[in-house]
Amino acid sequence: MSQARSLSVSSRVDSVGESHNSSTAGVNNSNNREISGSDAQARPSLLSSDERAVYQEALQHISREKKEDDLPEGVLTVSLLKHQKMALAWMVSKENSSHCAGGILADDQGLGKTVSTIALIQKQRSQQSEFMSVDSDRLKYEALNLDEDDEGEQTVNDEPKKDQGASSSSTADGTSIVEPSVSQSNTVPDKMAESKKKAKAYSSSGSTTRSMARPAAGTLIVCPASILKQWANELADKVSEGAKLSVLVYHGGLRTKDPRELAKYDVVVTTYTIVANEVPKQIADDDTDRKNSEESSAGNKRKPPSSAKSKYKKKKKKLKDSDFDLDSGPIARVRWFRVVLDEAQTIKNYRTLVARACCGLRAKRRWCLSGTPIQNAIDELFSYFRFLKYDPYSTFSSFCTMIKHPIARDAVHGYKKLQAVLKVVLLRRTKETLINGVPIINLPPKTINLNKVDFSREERSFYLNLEERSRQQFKAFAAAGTLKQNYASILLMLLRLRQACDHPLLAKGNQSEYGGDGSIEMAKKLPKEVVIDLLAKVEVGSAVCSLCNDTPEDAVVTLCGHVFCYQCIHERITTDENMCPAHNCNKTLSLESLFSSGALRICISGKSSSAGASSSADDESSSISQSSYISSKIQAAIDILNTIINTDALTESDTMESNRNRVTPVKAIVFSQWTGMLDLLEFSLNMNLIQYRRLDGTMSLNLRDKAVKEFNTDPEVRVMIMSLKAGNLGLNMVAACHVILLDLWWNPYAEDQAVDRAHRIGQTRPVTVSRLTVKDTVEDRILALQEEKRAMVSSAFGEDKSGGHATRLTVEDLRYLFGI
Ligand SMILES: Nc1ncnc2c1ncn2[C@@H]1O[C@H](COP(=O)(O)OP(=O)(O)OP(=O)(O)O)[C@@H](O)[C@H]1O
Repeated sequence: MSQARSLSVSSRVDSVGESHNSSTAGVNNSNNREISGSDAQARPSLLSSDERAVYQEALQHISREKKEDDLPEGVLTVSLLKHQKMALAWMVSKENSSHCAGGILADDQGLGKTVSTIALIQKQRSQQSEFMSVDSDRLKYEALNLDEDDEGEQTVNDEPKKDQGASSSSTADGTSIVEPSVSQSNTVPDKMAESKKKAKAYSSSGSTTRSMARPAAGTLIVCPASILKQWANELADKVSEGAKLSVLVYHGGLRTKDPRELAKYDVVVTTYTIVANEVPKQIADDDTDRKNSEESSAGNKRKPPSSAKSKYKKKKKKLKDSDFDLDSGPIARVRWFRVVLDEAQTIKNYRTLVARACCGLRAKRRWCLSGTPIQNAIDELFSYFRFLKYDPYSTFSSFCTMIKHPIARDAVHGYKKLQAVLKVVLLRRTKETLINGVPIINLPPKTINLNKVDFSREERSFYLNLEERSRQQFKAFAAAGTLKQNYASILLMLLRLRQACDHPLLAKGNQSEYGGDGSIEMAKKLPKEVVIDLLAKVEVGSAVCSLCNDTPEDAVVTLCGHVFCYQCIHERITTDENMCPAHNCNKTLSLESLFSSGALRICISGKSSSAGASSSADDESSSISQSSYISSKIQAAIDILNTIINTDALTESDTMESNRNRVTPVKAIVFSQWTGMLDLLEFSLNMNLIQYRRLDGTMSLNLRDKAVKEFNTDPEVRVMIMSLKAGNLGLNMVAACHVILLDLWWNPYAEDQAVDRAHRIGQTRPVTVSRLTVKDTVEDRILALQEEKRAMVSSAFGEDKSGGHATRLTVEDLRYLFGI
């Protein structure tokens, strides 16, 4: 396909493989950028009348842009860096703004958004305390009218008089960090049912109807389960003894059921899954809204029938009046002073349950933290705007009319206006940003190398064979007009091609050594028809894992019939909640009730057989499809690792810094998106006597923590091999100064995030990144798609001059990916 191919970043295939990610809103601009107000000087003529307030605020923010703020000495254990002082001043001014109290802190990963947020909490501590003490003095509450975000009447008194589930041991003594342990027996569904019963009982006994019945609570931090601990640690480590915040880690099956308990803490840290489970989803206006806006953009001015409108109103009313507390957990039954979404790209798809649930949280101030708020499409901004209540863009129709459609009509002016809109609500600095000509942070440089690997003759022949068969299949679907119906099968074919670039064995679709086989005993107890039905589901190859949005690796099916990657669902069950994450399914899951096709086959026939998509062919290439075969990519990675390990740390001048580095061994992190590839790599690492640790989604958080600590501190351990899905967020791994990416992800920002585990504050050495790709394969085309995504994101932030337009992945894109 020609270079002139239009930008096509999609909600659909872009959704492939991108859901775990976020990072440097990609914009690894090689050119340094000076913060300047001029970008935001969108012409007033671009703005409609109800956007004047936004425009005025944008102008004001330009003048405040370089202001700094700080905390009194002794509050934090570290001094704020210059850009963090600027962030603090901006965040405080945003919280005091009448228009939209909060915003998006979108600094690059590793620039210290966590520390900036802790500084904000401390800076505004007296305001938060005042808010929290309002409950004890309701008259004062009414006079202050603090909770503007609370929409008023609720029919249910949510204060249980006697809560059997409340944690008796936890106290708010000002210093404690509490995490109730997980109990399999006390499941969330049980708790929800119980809380519903209670709420009904109170409601029928004629309890009060005022929103004031909700306790006022402090700051809620919502983050992925994998970084809960890191938040708790940072809150403990970065705050001085005399200024300690009381922190509750709200997680696990034994967590309190009493909202008043949450209201005792300065900070509550929890996960997105818990919010999704405990907060009734926001009123579903988006579909109607979206439909209208798309109709109107197409020139169809037809209004929705009034009956539809009134039905919607009725539904809204009904939800508001009676359902809210009946469906909700404690987290939804308090009024928060502030809600902070860390790794906020988790809600980038506004239609997801988690995005809606976050919007349903009651809060006075709202923040999104993300190094990569836009990854695939401009629509993602809408989800943040809705959460932030950033009017007039917080309804989809306004967002389309005022932002999306102008970009589609005229990319240059449309993006210019978007930059102005973002100026009010988003603060972003990259590691290359300059303040008064000085880099905001003194990090050693990062060099990214694209290492083109050559296949061996046998590998090339295996790949070409697979590619030809995929092309024929694609053409057959196209000829039959069934491309759309076979979308998931096409993604599976693409997956096999991508995997073949790593190792022929992966492309065979064999289950890796992990993968749900422990469930054989459980499967044997099921009726045969159920087993056959489950086997059909897991083998049909048409499913997409709803956790990572990619074709499942080591597919397993749950008893409720939903298919996931083993790693993704294992991680969810062991580190977060044990309810099935499939849409509208809340069945309780356990590790024993995840079935691989192998386990199910054994139950049916007594013996296992592989059902890989390409298992029938390539007998002649069987020698390269063994786990002992060292593929060209693995060999390339091992060569790099051997060079790193055998090379002295630094050859530069004999400064004190280099002396210090010389005694610290050089270490590397190796990422792959497939645990099967990590298994294969382990074989070669062992052969080469290279000491390593491993981190993937099938490991408990404690084991992961241990692996990271050992990698960071044990001089003998030189390599960390990591799953991109499990290891690209939040972790600090500055012991490594080399990063190897074994394969390409659809979304380049996942790669940036991975790299920034090493390239962050605390890194003292230059960081080298090796991206391994195989020549003349599907990977060339993935590289091209990645560039398109970067161009779109850069345009949105005004970080380069190219205009672009994001749409879903089209049939044309698929043709392109298959080289047709
Ligand atoms: N002012 C400071 N002084 C000392 N260390 C700091 C400071 N600010 C941040 N750090 C450290 O730098 C590292 C990166 O900070 P942090 O995790 O807050 O970055 P982040 O922007 O939230 O990154 P990510 O987006 O990857 O989560 C952490 O180890 C943190 O403790």
